[in-house]
Amino acid sequence: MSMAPQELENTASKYASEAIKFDSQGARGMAITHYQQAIDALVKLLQLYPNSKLNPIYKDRCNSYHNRINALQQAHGVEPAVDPKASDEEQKKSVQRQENENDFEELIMKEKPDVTWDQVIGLDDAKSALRESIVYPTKRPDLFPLGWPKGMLLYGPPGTGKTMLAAATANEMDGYFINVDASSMMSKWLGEAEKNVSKLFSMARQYAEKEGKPVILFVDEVDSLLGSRNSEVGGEVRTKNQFLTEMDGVNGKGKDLMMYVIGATNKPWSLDWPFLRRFQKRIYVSLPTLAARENLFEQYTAKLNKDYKVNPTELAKLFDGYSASDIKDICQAAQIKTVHEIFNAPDYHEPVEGEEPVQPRELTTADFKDIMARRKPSVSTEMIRAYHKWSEEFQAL
Ligand SMILES: Nc1ncnc2c1ncn2[C@@H]1O[C@H](COP(=O)(O)OP(=O)(O)OP(=O)(O)O)[C@@H](O)[C@H]1O
Repeated sequence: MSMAPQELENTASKYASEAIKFDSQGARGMAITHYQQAIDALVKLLQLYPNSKLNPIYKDRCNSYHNRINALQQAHGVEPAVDPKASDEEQKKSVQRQENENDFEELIMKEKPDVTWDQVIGLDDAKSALRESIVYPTKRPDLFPLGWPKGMLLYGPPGTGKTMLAAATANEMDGYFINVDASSMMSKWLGEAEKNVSKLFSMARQYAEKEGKPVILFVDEVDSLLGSRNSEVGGEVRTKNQFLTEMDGVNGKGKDLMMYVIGATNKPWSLDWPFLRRFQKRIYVSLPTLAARENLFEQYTAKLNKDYKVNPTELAKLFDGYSASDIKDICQAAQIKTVHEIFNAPDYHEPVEGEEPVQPRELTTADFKDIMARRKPSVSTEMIRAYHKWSEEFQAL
């Protein structure tokens, strides 16, 4: 099946923006992987549509991602220290061990996230559930004699803000945010998923114990811990069991240990009951409502040059069924459209010294309609029905 150019471009932008996010958080390995995926999508685009006028822009982007990958690889090209007295065999092992640990560290971002609640648009139920279950108990543990839930599951369509919610929670309580992607943890590249799971939990525990600060362990694509995509034959069951055991540890620990696990998934139906049971709160992170879409358009067009008639309320009505991340992409695409026009104008030339560089024209509502015609919502209505059906049975707020 061949992909439409718009779809490929969206794929590339999505990978690139994730790469940039990882990059800014110091997660080198994840950044490199995502930059590479963005390049792959752009290369496919260039091959499939060799005559597109946008190709110079795509080539430029490929180059800058390549450069960034090179820079990241060089920054990391320092040889691990070896003990001069150790035998060759031992030295090899020590290097190997360090490499493995580095691989592992790359999956993790430990940072004070800078996402605030108001940057997360809509999702009021999810926000209050997270504040009640996580933020309040850390501030006033004395008010919770019966304890409080330590495991939350955020489920719903992709691009709706699950990661942002977890980051905003960590931000409000001034805690550590450890962000891991379960699917890369399971990937063959790293192997030993079972050991990774236990290393991950013990690392999170150490942070919580040593610093006495709350720790949120955010496990994205948590379903892949059970999934059939795992390349280690037979390893799946052990990895899942290890995860369940670790969750029991977190749930059973005294109140003093401020450690929480937030799992995120787009495929809640692939989780079984033993797994779900460990996540006492299961929160649906839905597509944006009309009001939320209005807000999203307001936010994402704020910096763009636009016609006074471009109206977030009207755009919100037009883009029913689109996710928050779709809306962001759409605003970006609209902006790129005007840039495209600059580069393709018959009188286009590189800026000359002393001359004001050309600026993009004002965006109009027609631009947004044009983009809509070329771009479907990334989540289908059948999918949404499936989430609702699952919620009826399993949501726990
Ligand atoms: N509720 C929201 N408010 C504002 N921006 C949002 C929201 N949801 C998503 N976005 C935008 O889309 C991007 C992707 O969102 P995010 O990674 O949080 O989604 P997700 O639900 O975790 O996606 P996935 O399931 O694909 O991991 C965010 O970086 C943000 O720019």
